[in-house]
Amino acid sequence: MPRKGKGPKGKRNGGRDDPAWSRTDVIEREHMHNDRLEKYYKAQNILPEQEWDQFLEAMRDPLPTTFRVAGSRQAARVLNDIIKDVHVPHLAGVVFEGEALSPPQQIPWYPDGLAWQFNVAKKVLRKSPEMKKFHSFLVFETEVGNISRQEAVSMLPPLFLEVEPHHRVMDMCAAPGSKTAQLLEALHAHDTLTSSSLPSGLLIANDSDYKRTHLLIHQAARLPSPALMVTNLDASIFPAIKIPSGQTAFAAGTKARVAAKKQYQLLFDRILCDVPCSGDGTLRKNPGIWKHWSPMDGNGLHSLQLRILQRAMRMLKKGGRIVYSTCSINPVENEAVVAAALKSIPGFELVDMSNHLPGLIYRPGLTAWRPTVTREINTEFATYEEYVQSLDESERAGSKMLESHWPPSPGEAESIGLTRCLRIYPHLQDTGGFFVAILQKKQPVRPPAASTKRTADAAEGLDRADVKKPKLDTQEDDKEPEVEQPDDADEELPEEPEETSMEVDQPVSTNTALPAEPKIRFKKGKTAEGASAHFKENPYTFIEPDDLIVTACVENFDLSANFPGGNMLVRNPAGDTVRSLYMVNDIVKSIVQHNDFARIRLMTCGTKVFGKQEGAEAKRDGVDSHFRVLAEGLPVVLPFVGPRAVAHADFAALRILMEGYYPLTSGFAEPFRSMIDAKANGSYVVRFQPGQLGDATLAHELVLPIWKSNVSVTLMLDKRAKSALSLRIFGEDITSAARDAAAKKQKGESEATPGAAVVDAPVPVLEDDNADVLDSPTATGAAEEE
Ligand SMILES: C[S@@+](CC[C@H](N)C(=O)[O-])C[C@H]1O[C@@H](n2cnc3c(N)ncnc32)[C@H](O)[C@@H]1O
Repeated sequence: MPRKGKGPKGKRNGGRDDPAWSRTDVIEREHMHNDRLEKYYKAQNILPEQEWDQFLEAMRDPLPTTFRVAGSRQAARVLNDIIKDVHVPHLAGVVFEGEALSPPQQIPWYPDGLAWQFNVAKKVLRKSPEMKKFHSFLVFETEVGNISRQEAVSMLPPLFLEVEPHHRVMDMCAAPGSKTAQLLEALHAHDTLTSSSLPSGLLIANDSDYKRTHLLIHQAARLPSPALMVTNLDASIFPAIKIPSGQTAFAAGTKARVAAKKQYQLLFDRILCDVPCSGDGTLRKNPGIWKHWSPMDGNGLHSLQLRILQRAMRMLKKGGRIVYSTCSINPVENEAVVAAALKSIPGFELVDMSNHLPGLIYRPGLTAWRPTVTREINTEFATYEEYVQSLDESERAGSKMLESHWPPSPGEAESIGLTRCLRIYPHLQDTGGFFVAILQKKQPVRPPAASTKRTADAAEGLDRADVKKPKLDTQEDDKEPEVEQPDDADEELPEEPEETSMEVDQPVSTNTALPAEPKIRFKKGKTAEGASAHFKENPYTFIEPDDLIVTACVENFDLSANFPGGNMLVRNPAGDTVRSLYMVNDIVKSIVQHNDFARIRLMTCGTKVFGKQEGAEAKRDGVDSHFRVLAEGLPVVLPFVGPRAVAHADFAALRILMEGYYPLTSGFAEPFRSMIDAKANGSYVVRFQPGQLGDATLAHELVLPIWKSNVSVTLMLDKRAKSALSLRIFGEDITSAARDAAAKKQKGESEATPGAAVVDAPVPVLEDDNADVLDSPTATGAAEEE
């Protein structure tokens, strides 16, 4: 990130005492200048001369608000139709203070029209009654995860990855997680409106910043998935993940003894490297960068960016794809990284996806650039050699510039195909600046069988797969894993040595003659054990399918025989009461079982499906296994829930449940009333049928969890989810919580109504594993009625 407070006190840059700079996020347009930035980018020839002013002016304009309709395809389309058919027509023709406002418009290149842009000032959003209503809709749908407020360009990388539900996917630098959410949605593309699919694939979302992984967990909780794992590691030294051969997809013809090996390294089909960068493409959103921008930020980040990309390349399957992206327009952070990575690891190519998103306007990657060797912009050295020759011996030793900061030769740049990278500039489509490169690991080209050395070896029983990998000098004898030499026939590479760490400060060579493997050695105090010693998260324990808790859930929810009871885990220290049950898919289960969770710094995995009902109600019944199905986990378990645990209701019943905390069963119409009265106390699932109630329409079946008590029923949704649902269906917030808040406000109390929130208000982070804020004054549900 740009350093603070170091800008020169020139006229155009403003001095430190200049009040315009006293807050980095509030800057007058006339102060949006930075001589170094302009000089540096002019020297890079990033744009034709005639576009330069347009580019700079666009960088000074505020960024339009953009959002994406999130969720699996089916659910997203339904919500998108509401925006298109209800909100947009309602907003068309709205005039505020004499000016006509434009309704939101679909972003032309986003598939299925699911992304929107609108240019309305915050003041207007808050004061125009029509906009206010739309704004409330956006706020609540954002809070429950149906809408993602995201910069348009930030939506690009996952689109180029083309994730499918069976893919094994890695998001190397994932926090706060807007792209992780897109990747999860792609894994869950087969979800229906009411139930989640159980994808066979996997998404590991990683970030090295512990606090930011909590943002990630919160973001991902909006699309609960049994296929998700969140880790907290330095992506540049991400360890090999072990999986048993049972989870390995072997190509036809793989030797039986190769397939019989116990463990393999998990390789990925898709990897996103959305690396840390200087962020100068976000100037429109973060105008403070105008003051602090320095080319040395990009120079300094280059090495880490390269190491992260190289690590990703080593974890990719043949035929797999990596998207490398930054929100910077600096070639040193972009093309230079891509070129150095491709030169250092053979077998990869840049993919031409220029026609992938019709309507997207971009510019091709650069093939030449001039890194600056000083902060004040000295781009006089055309090559690294020239630069090195200009230094005396002591300067050479102290220089942080690397050969890979400079461009490859024109011939190399052409053979690498650097122009296949995509550069997005603010003036092209009113967005932020961005860079994307799509790399693919080539499928092996097999020479004719008779002529290969491999076949000859195989005939002698010397298949390459049987040759032991040479030991690395850091490897201890007793730690030697069963290693297999990479073999074209295997999809999974053998495991890499575990206790290793790359030399972080070592300049990365771009010499293609060097072996592909980076120099690996222990770093003092930086072993996997060292990293895991400070890892204080709870362990993961799978419970047996015949455990009393599971069998009670199977009984209470009438779960079908194919319910994956063996995929349930708890996160409690031994002996503690079980509060929540998580569900994972098979590949996540395998990973958890075959890897030390502290070594891979596993923050969370899977999704919570059942939670203990701890109220007096459960205690009075004397049942220790009173687990309720959680709203967030319901879509995942719904396909297994049997008829005994399901009630059917109409739209009117939904209204009653939304309006009251604990509506009495006697207040419902038949047949729901008798049906629910006849049920024992406990957790159930209600299927609400589509219908019409006054002006409100329930267009699709809705499935929600309830808790049934002696004389009342509670809708088990947290209050934000309830409000979002209410606004979506009834066009207003009819919930008890909203009424209470309004009443309090009227009494002059300070509590704000939810409708007064702003779209970009910080979303609270739910860090508590057991947090489940129900829409009730006590959060223990119906127990309070008596
Ligand atoms: C550009 S942001 C990622 C944004 C994210 N992909 C999204 O769409 O929300 C870069 C992230 O990289 C993380 N990071 C920095 N160094 C890292 C490293 N060595 N390994 C993994 N993550 C790193 C930062 O904490 C930051 O969250």
